[in-house]
Amino acid sequence: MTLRITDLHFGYGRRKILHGVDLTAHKGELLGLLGPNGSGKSTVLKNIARIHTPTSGSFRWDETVALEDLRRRELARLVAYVPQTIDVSFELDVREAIVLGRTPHFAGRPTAEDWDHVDRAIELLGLGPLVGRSVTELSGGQAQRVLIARSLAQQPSILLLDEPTSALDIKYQLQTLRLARQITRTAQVAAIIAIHDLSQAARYCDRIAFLQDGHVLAVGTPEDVLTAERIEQMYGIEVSIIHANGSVQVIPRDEPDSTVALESATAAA
Ligand SMILES: Nc1ncnc2c1ncn2[C@@H]1O[C@H](COP(=O)(O)OP(=O)(O)OP(=O)(O)O)[C@@H](O)[C@H]1O
Repeated sequence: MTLRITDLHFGYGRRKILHGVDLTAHKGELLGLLGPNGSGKSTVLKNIARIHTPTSGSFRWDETVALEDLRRRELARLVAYVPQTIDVSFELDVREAIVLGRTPHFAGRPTAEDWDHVDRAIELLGLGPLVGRSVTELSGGQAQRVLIARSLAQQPSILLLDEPTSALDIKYQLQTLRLARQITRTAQVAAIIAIHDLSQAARYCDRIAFLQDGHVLAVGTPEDVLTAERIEQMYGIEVSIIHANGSVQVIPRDEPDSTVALESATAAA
C-alpha cells in the first residue's frame, strides 16, 4: 500500500507555498522530508492531515482511497499527525492526553482495550515516570514524547511526524527515530518525518525527499540524494560526505576564518 500525493498546490492567502508537490510513501517505509527553513515541509504534512485545505492536488491511499473525501473520523483512523508542539487549552494528565489518540476508535468512553493501547504507548516512549502529571507542566521534550505516544495509540496506517526530535535530548532523539523506524516496519505504517539533521535522516530513513521553495528537488535513498553538491546548492554550506557505521554522514566543513575574525574582534574590544 502506498500514500500517493500528486500535484499538491497550496498557499497561505495569496502567497503560494507549494508548487505541484509529488510524493509517495510506501507501507513499511520511513520517508524523510528535508529542506531548508521555510521550504514547506510542515505545510506538506498539514495538507495531508487536512489541517490545511490544498488549492489543488490529490492524496490516494492504496490507489483507491481519496483522503480528501473521507470524513474526519475516517481520516483520523488512517492518518496520525504529530505536531511540533503540544497545544492544550485545558489541563489534561499524560494518560488523558494520550487517550485522545484513541478518539477515532471508540464511541462515548474509552474501553479497556483503548487504555491498553495507551499504556503500551506510555511504555514504548518511556513515559511511566510522568503518568499523573499535567501536560501543561511538562518540558518541551517531555511534551513532544507525549504527542508521539498519542499518535502511536491512534494506530494509524499513515504517520506524519513534524520535526519530532526538535526538542529532544540526544538520547531521546535516537530513541524516537529508532522507534519511528521500528513502528513503520513492524506495524507496516507509511511514515513521513520532517527532519533537519541530515546524518540522522540518512541513518534512519529509507528514502529522503528534498524540498526547496515548495518544490520537490530530489527523492531517493540517502546514498543517492545526500551529495555534497546538492547540500551546498540547497543550504549554501560546504560539507564532506563520509560513510561510517553503515550509513552516510554529513560533516559541515569548518570555516576557521570567521572564527579567527570573531576572536580577534573580541580581543581588540
Ligand atoms: N500560518 C501561516 N501563515 C502564513 N504563512 C505561513 C504560515 N505557516 C507557514 N508559513 C510560511 O510558509 C512557508 C513554509 O513554511 P513551513 O512551516 O511549511 O516550512 P518548513 O520547511 O516546515 O520550515 P521549518 O524548517 O522552519 O520548520 C514559509 O515561508 C512560512 O513563512
